[in-house]
Amino acid sequence: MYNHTYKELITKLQVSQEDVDFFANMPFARPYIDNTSLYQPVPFVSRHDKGDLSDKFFNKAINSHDTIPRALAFMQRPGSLHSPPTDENGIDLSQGAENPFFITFCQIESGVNGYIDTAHGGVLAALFDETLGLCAESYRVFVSEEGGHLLTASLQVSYRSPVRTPSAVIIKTWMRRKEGRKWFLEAQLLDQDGLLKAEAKSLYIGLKSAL
Ligand SMILES: CCCCCCCCCCCCCCCC(=O)SCCNC(=O)CCNC(=O)[C@H](O)C(C)(C)COP(=O)(O)OP(=O)(O)OC[C@H]1O[C@@H](n2cnc3c(N)ncnc32)[C@H](O)[C@@H]1OP(=O)(O)O
Repeated sequence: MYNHTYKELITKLQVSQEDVDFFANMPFARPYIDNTSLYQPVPFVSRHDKGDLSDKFFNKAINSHDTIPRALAFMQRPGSLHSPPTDENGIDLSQGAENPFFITFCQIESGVNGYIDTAHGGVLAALFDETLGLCAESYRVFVSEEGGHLLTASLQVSYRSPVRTPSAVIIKTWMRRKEGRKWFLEAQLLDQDGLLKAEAKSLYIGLKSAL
């Protein structure tokens, strides 16, 4: 049983200034850090220990100096998105790879290797799922203002090129469309040079009752 909501967490928890400073030194992250009119840093809520048994994979198992020591999240400021433009198929035209709604930066170390100097694909899938999930939750809470927690029903990952370790990556996520309780999202994972490493499509389903 939870004693908090996502909105309470994202409002109450702090963004780590150390994480901001760490990524601010990297040219590929700086545009998002500088662009305070469009993006705002937000707490990566699953990296925080809430004093219960939730989020242990992200706040403990892969939160160490040799796994994923640093992670930083950004959300598009939702002000102008309350009635996002859509096409005849319900595709949200305000978002995409060039203007993602939710972004995370992650520093990836060799403790998550599969092959030598290469991040395990399962860990990359987890990074996609978490960032996509946070994107969907943030959109639900701040843009569409609907109730109903979201669970991952499906996640399809296409691995385009190995992710070397250690390295820093960006995961860009955006809402594609919504059909009733079904939320369809997409994502890209790129390296510091902007090379596409993996892509994902996911389906989240809004629960009929609380978690
Ligand atoms: C509380 C406070 C929290 C605060 C803090 C928040 C932190 C915020 C962090 C967010 C970040 C999290 C990111 C990680 C999130 C996980 O990791 S969740 C864990 C992994 N996922 C699971 O365990 C889910 C397991 N599956 C299930 O529980 C159920 O199958 C589901 C997904 C809830 C769906 O069940 P259901 O509601 O009974 O859905 P159902 O009526 O069968 O189907 C509804 C529709 O969806 C379609 N559908 C269902 N399943 C599928 C599928 N697998 N594929 C395709 N279509 C499907 C159906 O065909 C149907 O379509 P329509 O006929 O309506 O067109």
